[in-house]
Amino acid sequence: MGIRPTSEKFPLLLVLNPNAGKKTGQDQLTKIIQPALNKAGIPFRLVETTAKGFAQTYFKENIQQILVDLVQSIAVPEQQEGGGGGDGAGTTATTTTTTGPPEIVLKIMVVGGDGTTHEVINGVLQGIHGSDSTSSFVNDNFRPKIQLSIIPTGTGNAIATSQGVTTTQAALDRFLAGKSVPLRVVQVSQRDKSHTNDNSSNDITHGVWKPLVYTAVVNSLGLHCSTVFDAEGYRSLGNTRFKVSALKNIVFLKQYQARVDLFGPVQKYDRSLNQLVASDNTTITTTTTTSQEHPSTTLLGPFTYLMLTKQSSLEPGFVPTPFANTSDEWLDILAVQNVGRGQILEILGDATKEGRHVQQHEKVEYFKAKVVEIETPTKGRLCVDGEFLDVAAGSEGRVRFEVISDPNIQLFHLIV
Ligand SMILES: Nc1ncnc2c1ncn2[C@@H]1O[C@H](COP(=O)(O)OP(=O)(O)OP(=O)(O)O)[C@@H](O)[C@H]1O
Repeated sequence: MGIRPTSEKFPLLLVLNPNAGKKTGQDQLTKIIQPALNKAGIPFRLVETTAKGFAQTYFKENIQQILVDLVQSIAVPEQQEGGGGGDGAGTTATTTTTTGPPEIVLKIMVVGGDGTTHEVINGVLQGIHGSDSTSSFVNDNFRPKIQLSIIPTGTGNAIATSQGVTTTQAALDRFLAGKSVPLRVVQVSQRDKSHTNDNSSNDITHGVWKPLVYTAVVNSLGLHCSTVFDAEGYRSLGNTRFKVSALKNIVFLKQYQARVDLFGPVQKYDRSLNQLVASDNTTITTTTTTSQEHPSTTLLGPFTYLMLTKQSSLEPGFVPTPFANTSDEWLDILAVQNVGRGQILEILGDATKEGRHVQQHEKVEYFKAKVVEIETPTKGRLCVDGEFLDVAAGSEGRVRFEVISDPNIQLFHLIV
């Protein structure tokens, strides 16, 4: 007796952060989302967050059981007719494949912003992989797809905005149309001192890379990171806290010492050609690298602004990395080294004008790489999707950013 997929049974998981952005999520749910889902005959299970960390813990603790329930809901004996498969709009669905087992698709709708989405992604991966990455719950025999639909009720809504979705209705329309693309995440790791690849050496440079967190939006150092960090202190100002914090950080502008190594193939934006070209692999060798591999390109700073992104837009109108693509295997790097207030204001202003900052400012460097490592000569702070990573000085604090191609981690798809 084979397994034949049905569908339309397992509910959509609807994750609501009522406190995201201007706190309109509950209202949007009641007035727009719920009526639309009801009309389309789509059952959903509401997961309402009550505090920061709720969504991450929920998925960490429950994702395995959710996937087991999902599989059971679609597994019916082959001879039972009716309730055919299909990957149309709506509930968690499956597609029938003639050559293998059905594709398992878990649909999650996030009513919130990037922070809530980040929590869902990290919770799912923690729940699937546990602390021991060798015993993953997913493997060649069971590789579900996690399809995310984002209703942008957060502040920046970078993931949705980068897909051109800025309203609840637009997000719902796309959800009902059901088209999705891979959503690639970036693994952020540090060396694990307790494990080395090479028994003959306990040098920090030989420790294995241990994943700390996965990001889907932006990793940064410098002005962007300190703006996000300081904005927490202005939370009482609501959404204007980011503007206030950015202005403060520009008035008291700092330069941030760091070494940034790009590994493997690298593309660089060529201003004269107005396009990205394969880099000539210039390695700057004026300092000693602490990595085992040799970087293709090294930037020595100091940096005013440095970001590594998977999304082109960080908020409506602000497009710092216009070539970024959520589905490709590249990390987009925007680097501005050692500029003053006037120049950074001009550059950030032009980032709202269809990529003019990249085309016109000599001090703006733009790369695409698959692996990037950053180390700071003194203690430093990195921003990883709105969370913060305080790193130790030098090689001990070196952080690696890598776009994931491992199919056990690359489970996420984004409704577009
Ligand atoms: N019920 C809740 N109460 C308070 N904070 C919450 C709650 N649920 C989630 N959070 C936290 O709120 C933070 C902000 O959420 P989210 O990112 O979705 O909105 P945002 O910051 O307004 O939008 P964006 O990240 O797109 O700018 C997240 O870090 C999340 O962990």
